[in-house]
Amino acid sequence: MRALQAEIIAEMGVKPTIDPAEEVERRIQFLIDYAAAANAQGFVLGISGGVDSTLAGRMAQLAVERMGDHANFVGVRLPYGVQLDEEDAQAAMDFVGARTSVTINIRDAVDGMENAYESGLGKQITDFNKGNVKARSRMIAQYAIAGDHGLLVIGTDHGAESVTGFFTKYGDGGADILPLFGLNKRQIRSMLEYMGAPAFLYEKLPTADLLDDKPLQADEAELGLDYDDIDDYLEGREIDEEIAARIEAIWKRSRHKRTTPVSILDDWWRD
Ligand SMILES: Nc1ncnc2c1ncn2[C@@H]1O[C@H](COP(=O)(O)OP(=O)(O)OC[C@H]2O[C@@H]([n+]3cccc(C(=O)O)c3)[C@H](O)[C@@H]2O)[C@@H](O)[C@H]1O
Ligand SMILES: Nc1ncnc2c1ncn2[C@@H]1O[C@H](COP(=O)(O)OP(=O)(O)OP(=O)(O)O)[C@@H](O)[C@H]1O
Ligand SMILES: [Mg+2]
Repeated sequence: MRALQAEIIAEMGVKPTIDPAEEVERRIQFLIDYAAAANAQGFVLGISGGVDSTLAGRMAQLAVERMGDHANFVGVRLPYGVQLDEEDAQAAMDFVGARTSVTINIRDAVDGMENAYESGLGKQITDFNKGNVKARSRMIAQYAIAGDHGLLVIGTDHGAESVTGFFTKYGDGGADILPLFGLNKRQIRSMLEYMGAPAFLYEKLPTADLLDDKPLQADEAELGLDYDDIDDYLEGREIDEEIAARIEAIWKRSRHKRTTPVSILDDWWRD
């Protein structure tokens, strides 16, 4: 294995193989134990219809069921206007079975910022940066619910996204607890399958779905990398040298997203 590959795998905590039953149990227990330590009443999580939030959401619901009647899990739909794959999102909500289900449409908030930006700068925000405003608006909505109800915000970051920094800083990257960390994408799918999710949900093509111009754009198209290659890399397998080098370059470029804001006391950025 490449030396840097071993270092990155250690940072991401991904195992070459997992027992889905064991991983589900361990992560539900982590949610329960941390909520107790934080004196929190439960959790809130945006449910998009994608693979990651379906798994994290189902585990959160099972966690609060074990925590007792006082505990709550709020599954929140956060569409921007009308989401193209709303049917999948509703199927995910059904599978997750959250104690409390709510919807906050982020359209007014995002369009409000888009208009304010245009007034302030005299030009339109780009579709790409508006996409990040959508992700950050979802973070704001989840923290509003958490603050009102004594809950923790769940984030869905995991090895296969963290390694490339494929998340919005302080958007979907802004959360309190990460029950999927240490997994790659195929392990997440296998855990959802083990939990009895319908195949069309665990086989669903990953999408950030942040762009007005390209709804449901596949993550793999934007990243220029396949999750299969990222997953293989994180399992310590030999992959094409050029692809491995690209993963390592993007890992290095995105280090600032995996740490607290750089200060004068830090030196990780010097090499
Ligand atoms: N070296 C450095 N040290 C410290 N800070 C640095 C920095 N370089 C940039 N920055 C800061 O970081 C900002 C860029 O980061 P950020 O704002 O996150 O923006 P950026 O990484 O450019 O874009 C976010 C990416 O994540 C993807 N995404 C977002 C949300 C969800 C999902 C999903 O899979 O669902 C995917 C999205 O499609 C896009 O490709 C810069 O504007 C700057 O403020
Ligand atoms: N339309 C949405 N409604 C509610 N939550 C959303 C929405 N879009 C994104 N999110 C939140 O942001 C997180 C990050 O999105 P991301 O696309 O990485 O995960 P996912 O949609 O759950 O799975 P996948 O990566 O397979 O698409 C989601 O897990 C979810 O919590
Ligand atoms: Mg998604």
